[in-house]
Amino acid sequence: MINQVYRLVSPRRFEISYLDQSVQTEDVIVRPTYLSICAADQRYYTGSRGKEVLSKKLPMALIHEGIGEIVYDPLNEYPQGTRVVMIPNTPIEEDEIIVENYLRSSKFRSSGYDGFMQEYVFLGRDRFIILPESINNEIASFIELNTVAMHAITRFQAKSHNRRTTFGIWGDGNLGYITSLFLRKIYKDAKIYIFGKTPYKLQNFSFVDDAYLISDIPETLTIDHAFECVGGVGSQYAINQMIDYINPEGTISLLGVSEYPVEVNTRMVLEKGLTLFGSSRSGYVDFKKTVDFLDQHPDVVENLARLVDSVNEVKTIEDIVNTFEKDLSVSWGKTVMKWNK
Ligand SMILES: NC(=O)C1=CN([C@@H]2O[C@H](COP(=O)(O)OP(=O)(O)OC[C@H]3O[C@@H](n4cnc5c(N)ncnc54)[C@H](OP(=O)(O)O)[C@@H]3O)[C@@H](O)[C@H]2O)C=CC1
Ligand SMILES: O=C(CO)[C@H](O)[C@H](O)COP(=O)(O)O
Ligand SMILES: [Zn+2]
Repeated sequence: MINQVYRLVSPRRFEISYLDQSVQTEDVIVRPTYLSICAADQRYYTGSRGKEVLSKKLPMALIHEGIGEIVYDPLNEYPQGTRVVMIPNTPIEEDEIIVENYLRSSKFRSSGYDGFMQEYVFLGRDRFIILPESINNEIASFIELNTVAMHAITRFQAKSHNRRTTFGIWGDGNLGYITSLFLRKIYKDAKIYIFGKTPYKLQNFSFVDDAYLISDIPETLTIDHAFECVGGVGSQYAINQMIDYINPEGTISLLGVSEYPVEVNTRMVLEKGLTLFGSSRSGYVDFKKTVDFLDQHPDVVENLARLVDSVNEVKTIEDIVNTFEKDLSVSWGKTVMKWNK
């Protein structure tokens, strides 16, 4: 069958490619319905990844956060119209130690491999999770970002000591919001502190114990463990501030993506015996865990609604460009596309 794929060909320019894709596989065919823009997509759209990376990765369909409806299952296991969240990581091998999202051979959609901006997405039979009714389309569109937070918290649990009484999350944006919200739910008795730059953004974090401007942190404050959800140039300042405020032997979970290497105060990392570890993307187990978690906690889903900034009907390439531009112009929340292709 002929599939229309909406690819970024150069910064701010999309074109349609017509691909002849075989239906003689066990793949399930999904029609995307609601998609959400990630900071990583914007780095490709605006060209901030730099010429060398762009020349290797483009043309490429963007978007790795999204849901859809099954239109065809060759094995007749799933009825037409089944609502699913799509998993962007596509492993091509298994390893008994390394999880799928860290295998260098895995393909990740919208990072060198076509993302979800397509008329139909062909998914392996373990590359989706059926959605419960408790999660609406708009919120479900960015479940992938939730799975990244869930994955990082799971890794934190495996790598940290057991004193988990105070958490500091740096980054008053989408990922910081979701990570704080999940930690709040999982560690009910712990103190959860959010650290950011903008008072009106911090006001959204109504479920935390305290919100601090990074220019105004009490000197006596300490935290057991920290999560960095900043990325870019700001992550250097954030990481070094975490190192200053964290208690000895704490863990610092790094999630923000930086284009350039950042300088870290390793002397204090050594003196305090800190553990710094990175977390990137997620896999099937994280999607399953996250969907179950959201289904079991309707109050968490309710809080996620605060992250939906706008829902934009997309029918044409002009709509796609307008939606990406709109996303660049807002400073809070997620830009969702109602994908009518
Ligand atoms: N590891 C992974 O798999 C994933 C990583 N990411 C990455 O995580 C990062 C955050 O993503 P997202 O939340 O969507 O982006 P946002 O832009 O929504 O959030 C980042 C926030 O951090 C704030 N900030 C800047 N400097 C500091 C600082 N020193 N201390 C505290 N806060 C600061 C920013 O404020 P201001 O805008 O005013 O500068 C902004 O509000 C990005 O780099 C993104 O690419 C995202 C998804 C998955
Ligand atoms: O957003 C992400 C996962 O949700 C990752 O940060 C993103 O995949 C990084 O990819 P790239 O190297 O292409 O920026
Ligand atoms: Zn992302």
